[in-house]
Amino acid sequence: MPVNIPPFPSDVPVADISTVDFDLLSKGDPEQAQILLNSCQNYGFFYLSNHHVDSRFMFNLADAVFSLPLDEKLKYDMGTTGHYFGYKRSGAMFVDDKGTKDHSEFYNVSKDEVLGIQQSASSTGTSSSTPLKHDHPQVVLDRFGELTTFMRSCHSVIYTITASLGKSLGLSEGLLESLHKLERPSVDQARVTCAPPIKPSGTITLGEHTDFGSVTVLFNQLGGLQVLAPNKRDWEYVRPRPECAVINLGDSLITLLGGRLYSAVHRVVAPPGEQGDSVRHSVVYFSRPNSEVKLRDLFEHPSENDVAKLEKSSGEILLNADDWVKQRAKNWNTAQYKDKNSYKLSRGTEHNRGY
Ligand SMILES: O=C(O)CCC(=O)C(=O)O
Ligand SMILES: [Fe+2]
Repeated sequence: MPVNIPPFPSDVPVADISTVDFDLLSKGDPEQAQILLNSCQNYGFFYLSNHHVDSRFMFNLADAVFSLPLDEKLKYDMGTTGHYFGYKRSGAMFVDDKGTKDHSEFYNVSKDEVLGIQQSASSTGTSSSTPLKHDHPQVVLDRFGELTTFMRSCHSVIYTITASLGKSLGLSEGLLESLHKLERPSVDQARVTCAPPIKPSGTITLGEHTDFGSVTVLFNQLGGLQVLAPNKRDWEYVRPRPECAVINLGDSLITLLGGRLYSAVHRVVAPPGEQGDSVRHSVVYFSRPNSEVKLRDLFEHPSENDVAKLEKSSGEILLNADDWVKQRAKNWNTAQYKDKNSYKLSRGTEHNRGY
């Protein structure tokens, strides 16, 4: 990461995204709750100030992981089957309907592994619950303590946001947060990403997508993230603001809320202007609903009982949160690319909105 970050240019289109103050929101401030709701009905993206998440060590972790030799990183490769932890090499995903490869490396670490959350017997196919254990390079293992703090602080951001949105939308008290419990299994993950300087500026390094999960907490130092405003096709940059996290909603939350809020299509391109000569790292925490949560409209089917009745009467088995992530991660993989239709399959809920 550059010590002196070159300026973000002033002559590129930027998204008009609101700022929510986390401290005030946690105290139940009605004005902040309203800004949050409006942003989530509009872009589905907003800046969060006073968030109390220390992301600096994660940028150091990114440096340490991505500077390992490629053959070392490939020992932790996530593969092509929808397993979404460990290393993703550059080019493992496609960015468009022609199958063009991406230019981003990821390293994903599981919340359940870092926090030692027991996995249910049904999810592991064993007879008793077990802790989750993946192999990692030493530079990751050395930082499990700091990752614990990072994950807990990101999760408290997610708790406050889901609590406030659930309340504003009139869901029963505590329902939305109760589906995102920190101490229950979920495929939440912390991610570091890396894209090399690549010319020309504007080259797509991570293809357009919506996030799979519920709430994403993102930290950026360099530009390159672009977003589509609802019903628009013109890409706008999300200007990095070092003091703020960038938060966006993902498809699982939108499904739970019956489409009342918005998960915007976004992508990453090589940073604009002078920033284009730097390696770009980003730091992300992805929250998902707890593993067994069925993805259904909570307003129509608020209880598990309702879900069981619905499944019985329609014969349709609803996807749970884990299966949805697996399906999205698998379909995005270059190994799955055959033709234009593969691109369609790799999309989330956004293609249902007429894009
Ligand atoms: O790197 C970024 O700014 C965003 C990355 C992203 O959208 C993702 O990993 O889902
Ligand atoms: Fe994303």
